[in-house]
This record gives sequence, structure tokens and C-alpha cells, in this order.
Amino acid sequence: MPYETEKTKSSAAAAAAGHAMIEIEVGKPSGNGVGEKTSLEIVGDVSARLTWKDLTVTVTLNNGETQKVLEVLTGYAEPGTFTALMGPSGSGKSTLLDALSSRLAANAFLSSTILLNGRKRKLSFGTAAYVTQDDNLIGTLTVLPDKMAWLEKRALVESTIIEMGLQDCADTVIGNWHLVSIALEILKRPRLLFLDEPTSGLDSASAFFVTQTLRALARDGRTVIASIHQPSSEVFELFDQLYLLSSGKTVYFGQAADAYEFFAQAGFPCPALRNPSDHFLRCINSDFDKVKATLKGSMKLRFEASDDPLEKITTAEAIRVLIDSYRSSQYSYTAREKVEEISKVKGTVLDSGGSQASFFMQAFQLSKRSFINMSRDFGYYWLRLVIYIVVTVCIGAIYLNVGTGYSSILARGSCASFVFGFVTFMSIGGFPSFVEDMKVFQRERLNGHYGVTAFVISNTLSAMPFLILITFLAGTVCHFMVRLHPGFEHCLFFVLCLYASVTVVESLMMATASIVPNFLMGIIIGAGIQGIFMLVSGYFRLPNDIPKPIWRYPMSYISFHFWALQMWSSVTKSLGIS
Ligand SMILES: Nc1ncnc2c1ncn2[C@@H]1O[C@H](COP(=O)(O)OP(=O)(O)OP(=O)(O)O)[C@@H](O)[C@H]1O
Repeated sequence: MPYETEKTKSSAAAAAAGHAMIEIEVGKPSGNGVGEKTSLEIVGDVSARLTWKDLTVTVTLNNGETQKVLEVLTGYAEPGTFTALMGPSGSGKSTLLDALSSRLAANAFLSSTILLNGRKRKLSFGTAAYVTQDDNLIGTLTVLPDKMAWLEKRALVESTIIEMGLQDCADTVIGNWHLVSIALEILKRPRLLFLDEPTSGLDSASAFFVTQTLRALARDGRTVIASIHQPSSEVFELFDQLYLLSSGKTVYFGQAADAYEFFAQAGFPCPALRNPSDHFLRCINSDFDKVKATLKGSMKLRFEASDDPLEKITTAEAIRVLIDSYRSSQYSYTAREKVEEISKVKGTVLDSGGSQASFFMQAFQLSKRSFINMSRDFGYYWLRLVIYIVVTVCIGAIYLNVGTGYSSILARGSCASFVFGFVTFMSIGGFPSFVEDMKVFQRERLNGHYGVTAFVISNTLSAMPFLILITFLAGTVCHFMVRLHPGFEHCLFFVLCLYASVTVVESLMMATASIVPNFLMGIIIGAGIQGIFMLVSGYFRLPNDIPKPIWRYPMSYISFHFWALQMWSSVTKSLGIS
């Protein structure tokens, strides 16, 4: 392609995207004439041109075997365009989005050349935004962010709210709504927007509205790539580019409007009045083979009588024909040419290399947000505060003024065991909230907002006031009703022990939530671990009687119950009753 044409096209794209292109530096021709590829340098253009070539993703399964999830995919996404990824369930749409946005799972191996503005870059904060299938939002917060000058912030938020059509819910508490997720991501003004099934679960009118909004965001100069599950024909008409996948292979990539022609050329024309996306998905969904095989006997006559080419061959064969047709088609050739062409243009480096906030700012903002969330969510700590007080009043009533005689030794031991065993055990009730927190954390970490350390510190700090309040109130009630060792310092020591024990259980449940993100399994595992710790605490068997290997060493020393009871027995000793 001649330089002039290349330059004109790039300029036109940037102009269409509404961004100034300040300088274009044309590389030296190597002397091979007009058709020679060159390296262009675009400075000042903030749009994102993404290309991927021969992209293959291989995952290692639990049994050690490997599986190719995506195979040699080649494509591109340009600013101002809306690219839709379509394919049957399990065809690899989410994996392709993950691969392009550098968010692949740890067991997935990527082999590809992915270029952003002609450069190899890992996408991070501010450059790209990723809206996941699950809306992992903190349901107690409003859509307003807490960064930059107030006036600037207000202008940005208002423009975003208007852009997204969210005027009616600007001051409401966030529910789970796709548009809010998208709005939150575009607050960072990303140039590249990835969305995993933004229309799933929506009725057709809402799906149309969301897709129209995404197209408008694209027209504003952004590069938008979204996987869409079942678009209506109206929604389909909003797509600029279409990437059709089946079993991880490209069935079609090109302009959405040209897909009809491609399918017709391959021998599968879309019947009149049929939704094109329904037709394309039907052609490439091999699940229908199994259904057909099952119903073969009863539907034999119908299959023979029909003109539909899909009823004469299996879907697996149709997919093979389509994949082969695409490989040798002008669409595939054009896509490869275009990828080469875009790759040669060295555009602006958009990557800001992670969150712009300092570590302390991240930890401060996260602590503040987490504290607001905890204080607004009644189930997070307030309910536990009520239950802790009720339970400790019950303990106080049962062990009321337990005394200091020999007969009270067992009662004191049981009381201690119950307080540090069962009362702290109730902290597993916070598990569902931890799981929600973890989901938000995982999304925001992958989007480059902050790291593990900031999250752990902020969570510990924000929970601290609530845990101090809970353990102070519950501990004091218990201490005075049971008449434990009198004196302020002993009461404080008791409350501190309770605080430390509850913090350990909270941390244990948080760690469990990071490994087992399932409510029921997490609670069962957390309860099981605590049950084992309680067994070796020195109450159910005296410390010297606990079997030495494993149970005494190291288990009893790992168990926080053991340390709490040690404290108790030292207090009891100081009373001279042991
Ligand atoms: N990290 C992984 N480990 C193991 N298998 C994986 C992994 N990621 C994806 N897969 C498998 O790859 C296939 C494609 O998954 P993917 O989620 O990308 O499909 P999809 O088209 O987005 O499906 P859906 O529409 O149901 O979300 C699936 O069979 C999935 O089980």
C-alpha cells in the first residue's frame, strides 16, 4: 500500500475517532518500491488499535492433560468500531477476551503476537477496562468515585452518567446493573473496552439499549470488543465487526454485514426473515447433532423432506466446511492483510503501567470504601454485634458470678472454652460478605487498580473498629456477669484475647474465601478447621494428655484456642484456684 494512502487512512481513522494526530513519521523505504511495508510512528493519538495474530490458548486440566481452547485466531479491533464476539457456549469467547486483556487464568498458556498500537504491551489501569459477566459491584455504594478535584470529578461523573443514560439512578445505591458496571469502568476514560456478555439476562429492549450505548461509546473513538450471546436482529445490525467462534476456531471474522454473504458462499445461506445470528449460531452449534441423533427415528421424514442444507449434514461437518471456507476466503486474507497493516503503525504508548495512585492512597481509599460498605451492610458486622451480645448475656446468666472455689474450676474452664470456641466460631457468619469482597477484589486487581497488599491492609484496618466494638461490648458483658478476675487490666486482657481470637477467625475465613469461592463449601471447610483447632485447645483433653505427634506438636501450637485457654489458665492460677 502506498505511503500516502496509509497515512491518509490513519489520519481519517484518528479524525473519525475525534483525536488529534500530531505527527506521522514515515520509516525509510528499503528500496522495494511502492508496495513496501513501512514503520509509521503516531504521536499524540490516544486511540487504541489492537491486533492479534495466530492466537492460541492451551489450558492444563486437573488431570494434567492439556486442551487447546483457542486455535490460531487472527483479528484486529480499531478505534470507533464495535466488535462482537459470537459463538455457542464454550466456544472460547470469554477466553479470547481474557487473552486480549491479559487476564488469562494461571493454568492457561497463551501463544500469540498481541499488539496495541503496534507495540507489545500488557494492558493496565486506564488503558483498558473489562466488564465481566458477573456484576461484582459493592451493592452499598453509590456510583460516585472518590478521586481528583471535586469539580472535575463532578463534571466527569455527570458526563459519564449522561453518556450511559443513567440520570435516573445517579444517586441511588448500586444494585446489580450492567450499565452501572460499564459506567464505572468508563469513568477511567479507557480507550479499549472489553465486555463479557453485557446483555446476558436482559430483555430484548434492554439488550438493544445496552448495545446501542456500547456502539455510541465506540463511535466516540473507543475500541469496543464484547461477547454477545443471543443478539436479536436489531442488535446484530449494531455490530461493526463480527468474530464468530466455534470450538475455539474462527468461523468468520469480518464486517458483520458481510457475514450473510460468507455463509451463503459456504453453502449455508440465511433463510429470509430469519434472525441472522440465530442462523449463524445454529450452523455452528454442534450440540444440535446430539439432539438430532436422539430424535432421528421420530423425525426422519422431516429431515428428508427439508431443503435446509443443515438437515442433510451434521453440524460438525457444517462447522468444518465453514472453517475451511473461511481459511481460504477473501475475508481471512483481508483480515491478515489488515493485521499486518495496523501492526506496522507504531502508535502512542497508552499503557500507564498500573494504577496512578500511590500505595498509601490505594490503602487509604480502599479502607474508607470498605469501612463504608461494612457500616452500611447490616449483615456484615451489625447483626453479629447483636448476636454476640445476646450470646454473651446468655453465658453471663448461665455462669453468673461463678465464684473462685474448687468447684468453679470446671465451670471456668467450660466458660472459657465456650467463649473462645463458640463465640469466635460465629465469625464464620461473615463468610458470604468475604466472598463478595473477594469477587470485587479479583475484578479490580485484574483491572490494575491495586494489589494484594493494599487489599489485605485495608480490609484489616476497616474491620478493626467493628471487631473492637463487638469484642469490647461482648467481652465486658461476659467479664462482669461471670465475675472473672476483677480489675481493669484483667478485663482489658480478656477483651484483647477475644479480639485477637476473632481476628484470627476472620483472617482464616478470608483466606478460605480466596481459595473456595463457594458459600457452602467455604463455611463447611472453615467450620472443619476450627473444629480441629478446638479439639487440641487443651479443654477437651488436657494439654499433656494430647497425643504428642501431630496433635500436641504442632497442631495445638497452631490453634489459637490453645493460646486463649493458656491465657485463661494463667489468670485462674493467679487467682490461686488451680
Ligand atoms: N482456565 C481454564 N481451565 C480449564 N478449562 C478452561 C479454562 N478456560 C476455559 N476453559 C474451557 O474452554 C472452553 C471455552 O470457555 P469460555 O468460557 O471461553 O467459553 P465461552 O464461549 O465464553 O462460553 P460461555 O458463553 O458459556 O461463557 C470451555 O470448555 C471451558 O471449560
